[in-house]
Amino acid sequence: MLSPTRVHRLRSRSPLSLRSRRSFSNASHHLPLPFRFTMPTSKAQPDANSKVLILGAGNFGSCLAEHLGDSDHRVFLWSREEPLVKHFNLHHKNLKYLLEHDFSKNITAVGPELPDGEFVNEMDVLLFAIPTQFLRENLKILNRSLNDKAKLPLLIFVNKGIEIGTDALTLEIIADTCGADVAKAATFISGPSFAKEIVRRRPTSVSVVSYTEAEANKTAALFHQPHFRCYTGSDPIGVELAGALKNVYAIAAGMSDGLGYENNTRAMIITRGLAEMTCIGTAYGASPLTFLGLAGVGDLFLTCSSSSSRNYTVGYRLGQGESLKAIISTLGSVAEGVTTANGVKRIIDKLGVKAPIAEQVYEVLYNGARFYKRAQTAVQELMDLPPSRELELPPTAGGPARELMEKLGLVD
Ligand SMILES: NC(=O)C1=CN([C@@H]2O[C@H](COP(=O)(O)OP(=O)(O)OC[C@H]3O[C@@H](n4cnc5c(N)ncnc54)[C@H](O)[C@@H]3O)[C@@H](O)[C@H]2O)C=CC1
Ligand SMILES: O=C(CO)COP(=O)(O)O
Repeated sequence: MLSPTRVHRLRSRSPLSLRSRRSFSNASHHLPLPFRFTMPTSKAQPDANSKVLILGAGNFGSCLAEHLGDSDHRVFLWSREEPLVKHFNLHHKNLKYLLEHDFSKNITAVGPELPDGEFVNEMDVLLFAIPTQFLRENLKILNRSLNDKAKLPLLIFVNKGIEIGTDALTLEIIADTCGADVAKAATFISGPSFAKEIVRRRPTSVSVVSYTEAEANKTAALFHQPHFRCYTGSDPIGVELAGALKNVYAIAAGMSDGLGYENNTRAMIITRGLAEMTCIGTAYGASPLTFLGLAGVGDLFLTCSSSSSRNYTVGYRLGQGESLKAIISTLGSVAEGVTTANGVKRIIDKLGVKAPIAEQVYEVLYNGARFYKRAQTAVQELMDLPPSRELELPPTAGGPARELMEKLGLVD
């Protein structure tokens, strides 16, 4: 058992070889990647004293800054809020998030302006912990600093959502703003990982994925600690969909608990939610196996069963009869499932996939003037559905994943 108070420092990890400049093995892919594609890699293997810029000083950005600062990396934490920057550098405390925590002296807060090109180019790692809806505007600006695509820093994204208006996953937002090579080199961390537990060094595991194997390996090596395990993979579309979708089902589970339903009902929502997520992912062109991993069932289980989840909390309070407006204005932090439910509804309709729980969450959030009544009706309508086969995956011809991979130049 790990002692939560023990400081684990990662001073001399054996550097990973850069043997693979190509994509992961075809075997693990739903949409096979032809091996002839050469994949872009970042400038170097981040070593024990890497320079890391973390964009977004909310709960998760601050938590990951602490995780890396704690293992002796030189961490810069960007916030767009000047008082937060000043307070952090004076007291090593975040004014708004993880209030109890004393942060590592290896972290310097920067902002409120986005760091300039000279600063960005000195970094070994850029980590984006900005909510999905605001990523595009920030990437557009930062892309001006990434002018030498042959010398990219290691790029890491941790947000879990679907962009409103475009229904884009983060991979597509990166491709649109920074180009296909940056998107192919990007890595994604997802999985059951509450910020407040990571800073207390509670044992945690996540999925780390990229289209470029060497990049996923670098990110895994950077984050790996005795209390933090990384499992690598090659299905960024599946992992991103899983991370976004589980937030919608967490709202459903919270709503059920808020209405006063008990354990059977929550277990039903988690299990049927997983079946829906897997169907949506498969029709989209992701691997169904991805939904059995940490970013899938792992994170779904976590957020559907804990009041530490903001998405669960939104659902719970809706079930108790509060209005969405009142909840959002007092939550104090982002609940990505609220905006993501919108994109999910459109994706389901486009794919022709049956996902009745996700549809009901959408109805309660966006067509439910009287939220308590609408939430009750949602449960009744789900229970009134005609009997159906339990597990049936839709066929896939690649779906939107193929279009996205075409955009990245990964398939013809
Ligand atoms: N908190 C957690 O335990 C985890 C969060 N995530 C994901 O990480 C992402 C960030 O979540 P949190 O840090 O928890 O959210 P948060 O609500 O705690 O913080 C959000 C941060 O984004 C910043 N922000 C807001 N608007 C912005 C804009 N227009 N431009 C730049 N920055 C802006 C805020 O100032 C704040 O620093 C979300 O997608 C979330 O789903 C993923 C895993 C765990
Ligand atoms: O994704 C999370 C943990 O893995 C955090 O969930 P919430 O955004 O619902 O708090």
